Amino acid sequence: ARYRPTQEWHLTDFDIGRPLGKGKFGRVYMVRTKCEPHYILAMKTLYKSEIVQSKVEKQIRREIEIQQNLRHPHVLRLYGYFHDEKRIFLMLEFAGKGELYKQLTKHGCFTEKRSSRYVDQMADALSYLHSKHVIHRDIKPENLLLGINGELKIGDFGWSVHAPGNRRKTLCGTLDYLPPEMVEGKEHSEKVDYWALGVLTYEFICGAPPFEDLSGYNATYKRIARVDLKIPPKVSPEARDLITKLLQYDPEKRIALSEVRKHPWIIKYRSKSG
Ligand SMILES: O=C(O)Cn1ncc2ncnc(NCCc3cnc(NC(=O)Nc4cccc(Cl)c4)s3)c21
Repeated sequence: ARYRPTQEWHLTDFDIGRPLGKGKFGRVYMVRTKCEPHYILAMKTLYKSEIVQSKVEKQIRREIEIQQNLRHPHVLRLYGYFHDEKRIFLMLEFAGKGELYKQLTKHGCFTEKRSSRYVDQMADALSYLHSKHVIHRDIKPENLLLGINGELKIGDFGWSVHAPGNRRKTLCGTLDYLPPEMVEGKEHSEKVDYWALGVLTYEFICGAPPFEDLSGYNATYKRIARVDLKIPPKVSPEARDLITKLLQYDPEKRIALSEVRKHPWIIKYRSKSG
C-alpha cells in the first residue's frame, strides 16, 4: 500500500520566510517546517473570498486533485494543502531559481542551446502528463519555474484538465499560447500542449511569441487561426524545422513528443552528462 501521510498541516507548523512572488489570487512565501526534518517549501496563499468571487473553486479542487498525484522531476510537486477560515494554503515544492519568465525578460531571449535543453525537459514532462491523461493547457513562461540546478519545473496546474477537454477556457489573459482549435472553441486534446511547446520554443529563441500582434486580441486571433508564422533568419534551420513541425494547424499533424526528444536540434545540445 502507498504511504499516504495522514499528517494534518497547519500554518503554525511553519516558520514563514521571505516572499517569493506575488502570483494571481495571492502571495507565495518560502517557508520551513518548525520540526525536524526542516523541509523548505513554497507556500501559496489563496484567499477564499477571491476564489469564490472569481468562480475558480472547481479549478482549484481539480488542480489539487491532479497535481497531488503527479511525480516527475520537471513537474513542480504539490505536497498537500490546508485551509483556515479565510485562506487556502498550497504546499508546493520550492523552485530554487524562481520564475523562468524573469530570466527570459532579463536576457531578452535564450541561446539555442539553453532553449533546446528547456524544450527537451518540457517534452519529457508533457509526455509524463499525457501518459496520465492530463492536459496542462496553460504552458507559457509565466508558469515555468527553475529548480536549484536550473532544471525546468512546470508549475501552476490551475488550468489543467483530464483529457479530452472541451471546457470553454474563458479566454482571459493572453491568447498567444492558444492553438487554433481552442481559439475556435472546438474540442481539444493533449495536442494543445504540443502547439504551446512550439510557441514556447519560438519565444525562448526570439524573445516574443510567434503570433503576438500588439494591435490587439483580434489581430492575434487571426494570426493564430491562419498559422501566420514568420520565423526570423537568426533562427537555425534545425530549430526552424522543429518549430514548424509543432505549429501545425491540424492537431494530428503535430510532431509527437517522442519525436521531439529525438529531433536533431534536441540531440545536438543534450547534456553529455545524460
Ligand atoms: O512563482 C512565484 O511566484 C515564485 N516562486 N519562486 C520560487 C517558487 N517555488 C515554488 N512555487 C513558486 N510559486 C508558486 C507557483 C505555483 C504553483 N502552483 C500554483 N497554483 C496556483 O496558483 N493555482 C491557482 C491559483 C488561483 C486560481 C487557480 Cl484556478 C489556480 S502557483 C515559486
